[in-house]
Amino acid sequence: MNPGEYSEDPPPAETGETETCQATERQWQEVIAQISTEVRIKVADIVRQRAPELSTRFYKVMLEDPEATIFLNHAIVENRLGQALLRWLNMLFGTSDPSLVSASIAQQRQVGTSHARIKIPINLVCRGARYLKHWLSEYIAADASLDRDTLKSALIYIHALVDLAFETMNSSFVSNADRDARTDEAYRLFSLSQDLAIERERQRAALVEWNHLIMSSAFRRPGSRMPLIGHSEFGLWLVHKAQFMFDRSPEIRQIQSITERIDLQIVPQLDAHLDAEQISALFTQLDSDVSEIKFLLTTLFDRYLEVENGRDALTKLLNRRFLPSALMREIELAKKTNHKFTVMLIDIDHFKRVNDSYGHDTGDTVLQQIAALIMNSVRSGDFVFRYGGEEILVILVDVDSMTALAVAEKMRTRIGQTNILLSGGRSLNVTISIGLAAYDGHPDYRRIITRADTALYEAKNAGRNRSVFAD
Ligand SMILES: Nc1nc2c(ncn2[C@@H]2O[C@H](COP(=O)(O)OP(=O)(O)OP(=O)(O)O)[C@@H](O)[C@H]2O)c(=O)[nH]1
Repeated sequence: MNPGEYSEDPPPAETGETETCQATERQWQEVIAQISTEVRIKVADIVRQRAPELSTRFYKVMLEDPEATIFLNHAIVENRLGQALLRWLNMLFGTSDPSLVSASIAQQRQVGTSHARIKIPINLVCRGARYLKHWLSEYIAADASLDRDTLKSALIYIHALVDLAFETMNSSFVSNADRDARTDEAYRLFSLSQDLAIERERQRAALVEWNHLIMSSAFRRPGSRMPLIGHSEFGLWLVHKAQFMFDRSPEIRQIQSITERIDLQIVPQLDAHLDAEQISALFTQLDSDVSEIKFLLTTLFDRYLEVENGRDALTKLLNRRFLPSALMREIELAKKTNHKFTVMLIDIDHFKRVNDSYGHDTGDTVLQQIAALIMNSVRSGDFVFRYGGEEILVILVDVDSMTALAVAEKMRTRIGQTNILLSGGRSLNVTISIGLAAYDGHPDYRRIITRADTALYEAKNAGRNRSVFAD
């Protein structure tokens, strides 16, 4: 979007990036080779003459674009970006010497790095490219001295060059954004690896402390102000740490909106000189808001404490959250080593009846025992996930289809024959249905789950208590 901004060296290329650069350079050279020197010079002349006008036009439109104004203002455009775009245009079209192509590519990579650092959305960058191509085409077409064939090859040339420049920019943008995302994730995991149980208690205490402070401030000296929750230790933790640690958690968003309501609505009213009845009503509201925050905090921390040890609290099976990573890794291994794996999706038959007849607690006991039986039926190298309510997903690693089916059948028979022990000396028998799918070379991990799910559906439809292998 500000293609001339290229002040810093990009980070060193990662594996694969060097090959991409070489391929780009080859294509870039081809584009230059396909056009006559005469047309190339003509285009460079037109661009040089019209570049100031183009730069003004570009940033005028961008400054009116609500998505772009987050990143731009008139001062930045006047002081830096306008000139930077001029330099970028002249370098892109002015380099008639093929030996300068690699420098031009390096320039695009640096621009992409800046875009990633500023976090400019890629759609905005593409919009910028579209405007540039459009106006450049207009300028070329407006030149009456060009005959039809020259015009055609000049237009093809500018489109190809702008596309190559933005392709290079965006490829660097993506690898930088990936790198940033990995660093963010590593930091997030690091934050989460701190003792969450202690953090939970500390934040609950900080919240209570602010609550006491605001209560006591009700009897304050006239003129002093009520403490804002946003300035409290809890408020600072919420904005600076929690939003990052618990990225995208709905509880964090809810807590944030409650704290905003407190600071923007309740505290200013408390600051006004109200009568005792009004103050009491506000404190009742505050009490309920603080209780809600405490509840949300507990829910949030409990969920993450569960995730932290990677196990589902009821069944002690692996948390479903880790399923994509495990499957993607198995797909990588299968591609490299040719060792196949199979996904088994297991569902307890008529489990609703168990809940309805014996109660939910007994249902939980049954689920726990089935989970333990499944764990004991597979090898320690296999993965067993709690997939959904009463659905369990197993990844059998390094097996052929025949062996996988034999494992499934043995497991199914064993579970069907086991007396599940309930409280009061009672016992119960349940059966399971299994859908299996062997890795078929498809790179998307979701596909193998869908195939296993379809096979499970068939097993259920065919009468339950059976295993069905997907085609
Ligand atoms: N006790 C208990 N029940 C659960 C849990 N998770 C899901 N369930 C119950 O599992 C039952 C699943 O019911 P359905 O999807 O209708 O399936 P089903 O009764 O097992 O029937 P089929 O799968 O068609 O054989 C529902 O009653 C859920 O409430 C859990 O953690 N504990």
